[in-house]
Order: sequence, then C-alpha cells, then structure tokens
Amino acid sequence: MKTKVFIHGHEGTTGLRIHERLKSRQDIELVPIADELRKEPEAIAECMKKADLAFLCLPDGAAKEAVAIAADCQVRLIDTSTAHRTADGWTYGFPELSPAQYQAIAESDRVANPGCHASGVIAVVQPLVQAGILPDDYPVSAVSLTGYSGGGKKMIAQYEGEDKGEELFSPRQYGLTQQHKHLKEIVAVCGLAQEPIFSPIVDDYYSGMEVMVPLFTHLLKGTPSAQDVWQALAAHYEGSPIVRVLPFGEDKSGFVAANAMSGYDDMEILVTGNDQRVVVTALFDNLGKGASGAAIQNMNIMLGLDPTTGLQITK
Ligand SMILES: NC(=O)C1=CN([C@@H]2O[C@H](COP(=O)(O)OP(=O)(O)OC[C@H]3O[C@@H](n4cnc5c(N)ncnc54)[C@H](OP(=O)(O)O)[C@@H]3O)[C@@H](O)[C@H]2O)C=CC1
Ligand SMILES: CC(=O)N[C@@H](CCC(=O)OP(=O)(O)O)C(=O)O
Repeated sequence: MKTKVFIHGHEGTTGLRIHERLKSRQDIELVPIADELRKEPEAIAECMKKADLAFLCLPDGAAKEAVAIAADCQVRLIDTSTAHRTADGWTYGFPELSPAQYQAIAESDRVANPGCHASGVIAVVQPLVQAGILPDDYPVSAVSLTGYSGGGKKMIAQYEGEDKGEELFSPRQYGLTQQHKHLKEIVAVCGLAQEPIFSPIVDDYYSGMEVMVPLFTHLLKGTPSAQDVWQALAAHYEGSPIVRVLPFGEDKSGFVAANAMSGYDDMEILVTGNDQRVVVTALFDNLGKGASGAAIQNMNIMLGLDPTTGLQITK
C-alpha cells in the first residue's frame, strides 16, 4: 500500500522541492489540495485526515496552526519551520547526531526539521563536543554563507526581480544583533554553555551553503592537532550515506565555493588549517540537507526506508 503524503505549503520554495522529489516515487501517493483552498482550515483538516504523513512547509505561525489542526488526526508530521525545534514532544530531525537520534526519528510522530544555518554549525560542533574535544564553554563562532533561496519566495523575488537594488549584487551580512533564530537550536542540540557568535551572509546566488567554524586548538581539550580534529569528525560520520568528511586539507584549487553542493541533498565537511588554527567547513544546499532534502531523509527514516534512496532496507 502506498504511503499518503500531504505537503502543506507545496507552493513555497521548500514545499515545491519536496513535491519535485516525491512526485515520481512509486511508494508515495500525494494528497492534493486545491490552490484556492490551501489556506482554509477545513480543507487542510481533510487532507490531514487522509494523509499518513504531512510536511509543514510554512512560516512559523501557520505551522503552529497546522499542528493544532493535525491534533485530531493520525497523521505524522515533519515541520520545516523554526516553530518546534526545541519544543517538548518533538524530535530534532538530524539523524547523524547519534544512532539513538536516528531511532528516535524513526519512532517519532512529530519531527522538527533543522534550520539551514543550524545544520552546518551542528554538523561540525556536536560531534566534537560529544567526542570530548570541544569544551561546552568553548567560545564558538560561525560565519555562514547562503544562497538567496534561503529567504524563501519573497527573497527570491527580490533577487530575481527587475528592480533588483545595487546592494543585492554584493554579499550581505545580517543577524547583526546576534539573535538569529537558529541560535536556540544550536545551543540546545550541541549542549553549549553559551550562544555562539553567529554571522550569516546572504549572497547573489540561488542556493548552497558554506558554514565555517574556526577553532583555536589550544582552547580545545588536550590541544589536539588539526589531524586529530579531522579524525574525530571522520570517525563520527564513518558509514554515513549523507554526511561525508573530505580528506584532510583537501581544497583543490585553494578556493571553496559556497554553492559547491547546490542541487544535492547531502553534506561535505572539510577540515583545513594548521595545528594552531583550524577551520571546519560544512558545505551543503540550503534547500537540500538544509531543508527539503533533510525533510525527505527524515520521512524515509520514519517509514523505515533507506534514508537516501527511499527503498526498503535489505539486511
Ligand atoms: N528556503 C530555505 O532554504 C529554508 C526554509 N526553511 C523553512 O521552511 C518553511 C518554508 O519556507 P520557504 O519554503 O522558504 O518559504 P516560502 O515563502 O517560499 O513558502 C512558504 C509557503 O507557505 C505558504 N503559506 C503561508 N501561510 C500559509 C497558510 N496559512 N496556509 C497555507 N500556506 C501558507 C505561502 O503561500 P503564498 O505562496 O501564498 O505566499 C508559501 O507558498 C519556513 O518556515 C522556512 O523558514 C527551512 C530551512 C531552509
Ligand atoms: C537567507 C535567509 O534569510 N535565510 C533564513 C534561514 C532559512 C531557514 O533555515 O529558516 P528556518 O529556520 O525558518 O527554517 C534566515 O537566516 O532566517
């Protein structure tokens, strides 16, 4: 029997990409909603009742309303918004945290998909905290480059519109008050004692993220070498079909392009630097492992399927 899936917010950037990925899957039947009814609570409730699983690809407020509507249904939810990432009763949808997290996602009816910037910071920091290399009171900082699709339909229209302002041709730093909405989940999931200094930058390209976490090795436990940092990350992600740690220091041309993983659903981690100063970089697509790709990976896990292929797992 096919799994019935409802994509609430299917007209948006994240919802469209999920629709694109699922429409040809033989094991999935998409539950449609008429365009003119897609914001009507009764029509949404009908779809929720029909569906086994629903993706919420909505702004936070609408996601909370949708969860209230779903309360009377059997439907399992994956929320791509910020609304429930640290909420009780929700499972954080980053299965690479640990085998226990993978299992928790598999069994959960309420999965919160990670934020795009948060995915990069967490992918680098959490394994180093878990390995005992990064003290929980380390003064973590991160710079995160993102393509403009990270801002959804509104930002895409600004960047692709005819009246595009001169400043949009340049990288633009934001989150200037150090209160970016992803800080809360980063602190909670990594178990940090304080919020990192976090500088997101949006640039004039469609999609792709480069999240850079600089580390002073003398402030890490036992003053590990750069190779030790690489080793800890490589060990954590060994066998992962989604997150790959590149060979130490590999930088090909000497440059790292922030859109290197655009169009892909997986993530690469690059460790560069020297034994005093290391930079760990996560490369992925804000619409891939940063949103829609991660949401589909979580759905596959919840359905007991292979996270990347969506096929039955053969033992
Ligand atoms: N873009 C990205 O890279 C990432 C996005 N996210 C998160 O995913 C969620 C979706 O983002 P994104 O796809 O970028 O946003 P978009 O603005 O591109 O799409 C949001 C969609 O939700 C629809 N919508 C808004 N309110 C309602 C409502 N009450 N009922 C039904 N539909 C509604 C909008 O309708 P309309 O078309 O009429 O405006 C729009 O189609 C957000 O919470 C975002 O923060 C998370 C990680 C990365
Ligand atoms: C370029 C841009 O504006 N990006 C968004 C992040 C997109 C994302 O991950 O959003 P959610 O946390 O809502 O899921 C931002 O920094 O707020």
